[in-house]
Amino acid sequence: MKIQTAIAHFDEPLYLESGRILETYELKYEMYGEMNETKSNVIVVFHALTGSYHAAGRYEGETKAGWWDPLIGDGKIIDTTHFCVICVNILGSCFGSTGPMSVNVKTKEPLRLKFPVLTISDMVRAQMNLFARLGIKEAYAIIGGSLGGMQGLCMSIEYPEFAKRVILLATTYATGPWAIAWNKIAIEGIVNDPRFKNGNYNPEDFEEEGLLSFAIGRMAGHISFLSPYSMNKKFGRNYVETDGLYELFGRFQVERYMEYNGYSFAKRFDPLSYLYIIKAMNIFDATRNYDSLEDSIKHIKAKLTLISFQGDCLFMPEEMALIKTTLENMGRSDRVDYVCIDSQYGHDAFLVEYDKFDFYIKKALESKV
Ligand SMILES: CC(=O)SCCNC(=O)CCNC(=O)[C@H](O)C(C)(C)COP(=O)(O)OP(=O)(O)OC[C@H]1O[C@@H](n2cnc3c(N)ncnc32)[C@H](O)[C@@H]1OP(=O)(O)O
Ligand SMILES: N[C@@H](CCO)C(=O)O
Repeated sequence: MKIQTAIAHFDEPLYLESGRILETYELKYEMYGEMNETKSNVIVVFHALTGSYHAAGRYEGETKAGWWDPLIGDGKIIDTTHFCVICVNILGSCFGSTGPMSVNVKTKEPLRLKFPVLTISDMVRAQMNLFARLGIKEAYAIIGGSLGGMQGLCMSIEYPEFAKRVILLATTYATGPWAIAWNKIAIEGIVNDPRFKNGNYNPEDFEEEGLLSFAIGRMAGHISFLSPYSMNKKFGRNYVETDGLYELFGRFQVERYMEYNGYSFAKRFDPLSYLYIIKAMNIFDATRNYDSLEDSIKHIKAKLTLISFQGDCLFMPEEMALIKTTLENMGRSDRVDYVCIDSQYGHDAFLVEYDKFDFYIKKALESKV
């Protein structure tokens, strides 16, 4: 599989939904496979909260492949011998695109809290500018899970001509209080950690040890990505063999797991980026500029494939089912396929239980629209 990684620099300002302006910005992206002559074989894949442009393949020396590698590649469900897949690191993130720690060209200092609040719509508009620059007028399909699904939904409403097939997984049309509440734990953790210094930290200080209360906030987030069932299946009541049962800080395996995933995450992800991205997630509401959900999704021209997961307790299946029933009530049932996957893994099932849902992606990609 041919992999190309690049950074696109934009000197034209990006006018944000908030009224603020990003004077210049950069987007880092990766492409798998090759575009055909007419550029009609492009599939856009959007990443979720902490993902990056690196959706597939494995670089030399890398321990793990890209985050959707089981699905993207030569001969895989998203077959790169036929399609050219593009994944762009979202604005606000910390993997090469412009974000809060990017340097202000005038002051030569990181923007930090001066970085503007972004919306999903802003992230999508920036990506549309990239696609225009690459000469991609229309995508064969767009696909995304979680925050990536929000981008896909937003794109299908705001740029209805861009893609004829839109596949959304484990997402919602508006972030609910349950998800916002989980994110609040991370916000409080980050801003109240003395090492955060109101955003004036030196990122190098976190290489050895990340912000401790960011790690704790992420542990909470991590619980919301799983489910009681998957925790039980993974760990049961197993205890760490080398820890004593009567030691106060002796740990169950699930505790060791939370420690590992919380602390390692806080070392590798920028806390300001996390704040900006969860802000964009929290304020995502596809109905905000419309009278109702119906008024918003009536703009969609694509065929939607909605894939929810039974055990997802972050973005509940009912939330995606409502998009389906709303379209049906509008007499547009031919434009939507909805499936609720029999899965108890939790929200992150879209990153794990590929064999349970890859068939629906295949079907959507093969559909004549
Ligand atoms: C969506 C995007 O766009 S990409 C973002 C995806 N990445 C993330 O969410 C980052 C966090 N990662 C994860 O949550 C998971 O690795 C997933 C969801 C990607 C995959 O889930 P699973 O395959 O079920 O992995 P699992 O939850 O078992 O293991 C996660 C880590 O915990 C470790 N672990 C498992 N059990 C234990 C334990 N008892 N004690 C300590 N560590 C443990 C694993 O070794 C693994 O470590 P690694 O990430 O260094 O390889
Ligand atoms: N666990 C994934 C998906 C969350 O929606 C992440 O952290 O990006």
